[in-house]
Amino acid sequence: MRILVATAVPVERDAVARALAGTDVEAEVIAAGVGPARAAAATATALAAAPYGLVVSAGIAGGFQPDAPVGSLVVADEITAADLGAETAEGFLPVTELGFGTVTHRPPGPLVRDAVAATGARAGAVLTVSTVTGTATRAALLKDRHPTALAEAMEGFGVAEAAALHGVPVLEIRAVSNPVGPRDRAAWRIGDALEALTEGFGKLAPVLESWKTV
Ligand SMILES: O=C(O)c1cccc(C(=O)CC[C@H]2O[C@@H](n3cnc4c(=O)[nH]cnc43)[C@H](O)[C@@H]2O)c1
Repeated sequence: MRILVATAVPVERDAVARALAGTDVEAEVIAAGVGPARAAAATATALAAAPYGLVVSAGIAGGFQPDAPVGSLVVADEITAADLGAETAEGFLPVTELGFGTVTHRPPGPLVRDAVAATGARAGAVLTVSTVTGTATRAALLKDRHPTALAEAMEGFGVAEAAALHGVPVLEIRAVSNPVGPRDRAAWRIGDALEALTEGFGKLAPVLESWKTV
């Protein structure tokens, strides 16, 4: 069964495609766009056009320190929308506590375990945010709310929502380009993260090849 890999931007798409070229993985790799809404729309459009047995959200991410250093790989055991809810005087309430919606999707456990074993990635929650974290205060608040969080990015939850609507399992794999914390755009190591993404997908290829549950 074919695999859909949804990245945000063309350089991420190319980093994944480079790794999968020459393997037996049947994959469509798309640059779906930045942010959860665009990622969901593009992923749903692709899933409506052709059958897929797995959707993978992939790209670069911010890593929570010290557990996810720059250049490391993270596989999501949970894909959580970190800012989908309401601010109240008592603090943030996720939409689920308001009585509707979903804030978390869980990739298949065996697939996460195999991906970790193959790539050496760490497994943990990957948060989806609409605003890149830019202060130590916000980073600490997110970590406090989501103690297992290893990374934040901007698309995983959108990709996972689209996959869930189509009844397709989802995986998220991220290469860390920057620490989550005080904004220092000049310190982002995007090239190193893209190389880690290519290397990671190279190691992941046998796992994807053997993903034949659908
Ligand atoms: O520098 C900025 O102001 C800025 C604002 C919005 C987006 C960006 C990106 O370059 C994000 C591109 C892409 O990378 C993922 N990403 C990487 N690091 C982080 C992070 O620390 N927090 C959230 N997302 C991150 C994200 O998935 C975007 O698709 C720059």
